[in-house]
Amino acid sequence: MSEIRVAYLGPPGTYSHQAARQQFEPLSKNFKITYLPQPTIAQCFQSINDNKCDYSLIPFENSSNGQVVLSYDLFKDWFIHVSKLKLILEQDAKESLKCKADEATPANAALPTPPTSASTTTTTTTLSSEHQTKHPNFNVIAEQFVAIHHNLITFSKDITKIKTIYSHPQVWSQCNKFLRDSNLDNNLKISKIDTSSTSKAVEKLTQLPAGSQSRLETAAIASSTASEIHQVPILKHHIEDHSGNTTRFLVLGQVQTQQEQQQEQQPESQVQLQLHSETSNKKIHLLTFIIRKNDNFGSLCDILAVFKKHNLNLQSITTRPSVVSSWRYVFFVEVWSNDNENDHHDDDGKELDSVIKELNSNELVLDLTVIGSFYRSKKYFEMIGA
Ligand SMILES: O=C(O)C(=O)Cc1ccccc1
Repeated sequence: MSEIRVAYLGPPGTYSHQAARQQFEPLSKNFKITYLPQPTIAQCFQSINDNKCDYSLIPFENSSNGQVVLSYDLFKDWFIHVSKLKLILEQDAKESLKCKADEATPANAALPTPPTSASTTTTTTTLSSEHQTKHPNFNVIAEQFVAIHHNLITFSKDITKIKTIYSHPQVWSQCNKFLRDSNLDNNLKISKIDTSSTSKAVEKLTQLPAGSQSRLETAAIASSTASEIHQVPILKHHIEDHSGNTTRFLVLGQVQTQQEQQQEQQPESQVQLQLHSETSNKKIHLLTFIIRKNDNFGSLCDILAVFKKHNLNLQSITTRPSVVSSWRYVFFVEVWSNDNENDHHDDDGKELDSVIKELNSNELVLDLTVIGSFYRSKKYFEMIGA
């Protein structure tokens, strides 16, 4: 039986673990699934890039409190090539200054040759090797939605004694109402301490000396599985603000080699994944880019118009600081094809190719990259009531 190695944010009992099991348990009849807990989300990215696993699960967004910004920033770190972009933008700025100076020069003066778009292209092609960039060895191959039910977990039987709470940073604002109603939101009296994962938060409780005062004054917010694994009781069940609280995870898989692509060979497990997982025939594309001519009026509008022209409908748009220069943003967009006639057809890749070609040739964007193209989970349609 061949093995599938799946990395997730550990230790066992996290919501990421739940996501990994939801995605891969259906394959356990045909494959030996080995789950590999990672200490951080950053390590989940690193391990797939280093070929230490075949798939890796990443929390991406939550229905109540939005983006998991750490995951977005890690995508940005892996897919945006800061030093290359800095160089191109510096060159763009110089050329724009030169253009302005040329415009100010009297008509009868000897004019220098105006810059052409070809000269900008030369900039990109003459980057020194330190600025040449390599794409990561992974992309997004699926999405998985997980119902998130939080619990207050503690050895204490008296909620009024709690002085310290551990949890993952994503959790606090999903339990605002409970924390407020239980007088656990007073930051002067209660220390809220971030941990790398919710299961880690419960593990912390077990490390406090048995029978100590500190054990009885400390709690964690995590899943019922984490409570079972670490054998710490639940004092309050289902403390999330919204009953439909759901986190969307992305599944990273290894990029196919060109040879595999040409021969239309997919790793066996990936084929199985598509057969067994609960996907619809609607394909989602997750892309990232920065706007090249930030100061041009309507440049974002021009970019979005290209998606519209090629029948790709915008599902979401998010920005993160680019680090390329201050107040310049990295955009993440998710688009889906209007064409959904056939089951799991791959023709819609053509629309995306046209968009990429047009956006690059019009010099509207820099570092336009497809982070992944994958089929929408059927759960999505159940949730929106479609
Ligand atoms: O800490 C966990 O359990 C995770 O998997 C990260 C997370 C935290 C809160 C909601 C969803 C995912």
